[in-house]
Amino acid sequence: MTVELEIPVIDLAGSEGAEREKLCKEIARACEQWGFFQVINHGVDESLRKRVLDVYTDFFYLPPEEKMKFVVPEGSMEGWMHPTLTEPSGFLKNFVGPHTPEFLNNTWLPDLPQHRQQKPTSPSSMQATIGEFVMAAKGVHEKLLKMMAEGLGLESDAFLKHFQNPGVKIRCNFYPFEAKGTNVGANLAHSDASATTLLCDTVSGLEVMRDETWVQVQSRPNGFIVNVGDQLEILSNGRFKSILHRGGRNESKQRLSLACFYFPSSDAVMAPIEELLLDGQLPKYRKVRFGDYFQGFVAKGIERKKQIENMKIRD
Ligand SMILES: O=C(O)CCC(=O)C(=O)O
Ligand SMILES: [Fe+2]
Repeated sequence: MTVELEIPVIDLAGSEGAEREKLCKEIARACEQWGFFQVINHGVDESLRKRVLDVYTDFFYLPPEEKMKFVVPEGSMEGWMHPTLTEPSGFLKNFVGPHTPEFLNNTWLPDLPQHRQQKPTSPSSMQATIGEFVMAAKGVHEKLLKMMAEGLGLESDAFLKHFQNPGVKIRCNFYPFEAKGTNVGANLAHSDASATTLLCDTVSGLEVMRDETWVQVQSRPNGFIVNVGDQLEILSNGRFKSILHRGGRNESKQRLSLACFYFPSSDAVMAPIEELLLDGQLPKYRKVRFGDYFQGFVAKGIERKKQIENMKIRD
């Protein structure tokens, strides 16, 4: 059964003024109760958002042979993936099945030489536009991480100090509209390996799990849907929840959803932060180097919560 309930909507317009404390508490409560919320007035220019969605749309409209130049190599998650045209090998079967959307996944920060070949060069403004968006979105992720800590009564940098040299990835999911098709696209239910994720949704199609029920998210125009990823569940010792969610096509329109993930660096060690263990609470998750976590996440496939469940040492 799927129900329509609204995930909390938080207006960041007053976040640098007198309302900040109240907003921080609302954000922390949303992270504890839902693992999801939406932000409006987040400061990212509407025109930049439109430009970035436009370059991705243009990319997906390129002929397959053009997109094939940026195809995901075996053993990697970087690049273009299509459920049938890119003929997934054994490794990639974890990620792509007959109902998976076509998607483009790239790491934009850090900019490593081994990832450059999968970064699209067409349309020609693509990389510059995405670069601009990545810096703006990074600012929103970092602002929210500060507000989340303040909302728990902690120092502003209690979470953020664990993100020296953070990473930013974008996965853009394209669900074409085909009037006759059923199952043109659906993402498997999964939790994100990130610390936080910002989702730009063009038309609704995301569902989140709440009390064993799928809840449809009505995306706000120009808003970002924000969710807690596995790294923040670990850092917060389970107070913030990295929730199962799945995306699907829209019944009547083409849908493009752009997920922007904020990550620790590969060498960062993730573990429940000391500030949340001061009152004698025991850590619920083992320490893990993020690079190792991510490797396990990729190997297991983005299905359900397999990787974070492996890190759990007690409830
Ligand atoms: O919006 C969607 O279709 C799902 C996006 C998502 O959860 C992801 O890319 O991680
Ligand atoms: Fe996701």
